[in-house]
Amino acid sequence: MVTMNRNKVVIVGTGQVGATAAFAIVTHGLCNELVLIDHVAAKAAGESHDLDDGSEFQDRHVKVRMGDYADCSDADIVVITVGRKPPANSTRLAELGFTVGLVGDVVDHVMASGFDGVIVMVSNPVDVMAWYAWKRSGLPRTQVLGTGTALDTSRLKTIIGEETGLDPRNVGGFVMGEHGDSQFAAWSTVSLGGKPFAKFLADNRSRFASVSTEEIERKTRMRGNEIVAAKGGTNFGIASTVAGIVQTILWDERRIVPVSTLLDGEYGEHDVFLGVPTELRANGANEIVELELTDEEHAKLHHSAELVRSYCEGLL
Ligand SMILES: NC(=O)C1=CN([C@@H]2O[C@H](COP(=O)(O)OP(=O)(O)OC[C@H]3O[C@@H](n4cnc5c(N)ncnc54)[C@H](O)[C@@H]3O)[C@@H](O)[C@H]2O)C=CC1
Ligand SMILES: CC(=O)C(=O)O
Repeated sequence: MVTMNRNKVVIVGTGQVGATAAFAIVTHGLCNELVLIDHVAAKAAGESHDLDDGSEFQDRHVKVRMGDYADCSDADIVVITVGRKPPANSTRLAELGFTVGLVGDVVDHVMASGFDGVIVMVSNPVDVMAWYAWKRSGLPRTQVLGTGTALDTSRLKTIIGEETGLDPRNVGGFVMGEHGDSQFAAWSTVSLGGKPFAKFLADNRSRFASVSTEEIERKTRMRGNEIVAAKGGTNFGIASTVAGIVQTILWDERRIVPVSTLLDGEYGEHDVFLGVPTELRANGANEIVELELTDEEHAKLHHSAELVRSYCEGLL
């Protein structure tokens, strides 16, 4: 049997997030073809040439070029990063008025091409935008997802690594809910070296006396805002997150990642996209892992759901 491995990814929006995500996809050699679209065509053209110019020194040649919406017709994944650099001292939800028209327009163009792959939403407010793209596109729920709390979960692990001096990859568990101020660390799920995190701290009290879960959670929630204040946006963390999600889908890895996906009865919620652990396969977001949250964590998830739903109201 002859197998044709010709996967194709399109990124719409080649600002700091889109361009850096493109770089991560190229350096990891995730696909055969990467197409960049931006309403400022010169920007997409410049970024695509600049990315392709490193071909000699990449492990695998990913052909990068500027394109248009017709390129979505046979794409496996379309990553949407349109929007603007996050304003300082604002919230992701406050970006809704700016982003919703752009995302609606992009989704219409993508679907007009005959696209039948997976949309990965990055634009903020990402949970609202993923729900909106799902409704507007008419695609099955598996085929539209947002980056959700995947980045926040990676931040939590990174910060635990900073506080303990251990490799962040020793940490398990999830940040869940809104990719925004109502997110929460589901501490009942967090472990280090296979031990529940609270037990790990208790068993090593003298070594980690200064480590506080409240402080770790606060730092995790604030990390994006602090980076925005420091450098006018975030790009590397989200680019790694996008590349990880793209790899998991294209390579059918079946990793469980807290992407933003439709809750349809899971955790008692309906008609809302939130970051929850979800099995990613070649067709996108599959089974949601229903964790045994504490009552307090459950209430926090419900609070995120109510908040995100309230921002979805009236958008259609
Ligand atoms: N989900 C997450 O964890 C994260 C989300 N973001 C979000 O990503 C979005 C992009 O942020 P940045 O790249 O920093 O902004 P940016 O201003 O650097 O780039 C936005 C790009 O979108 C393009 N664009 C705008 N409207 C368009 C349209 N209709 N069609 C095609 N291209 C269009 C612009 O020309 C620009 O190149 C924002 O909504 C930001 O909040 C950023 C970081 C993390
Ligand atoms: C900007 C944003 O959403 C983040 O870096 O978390």
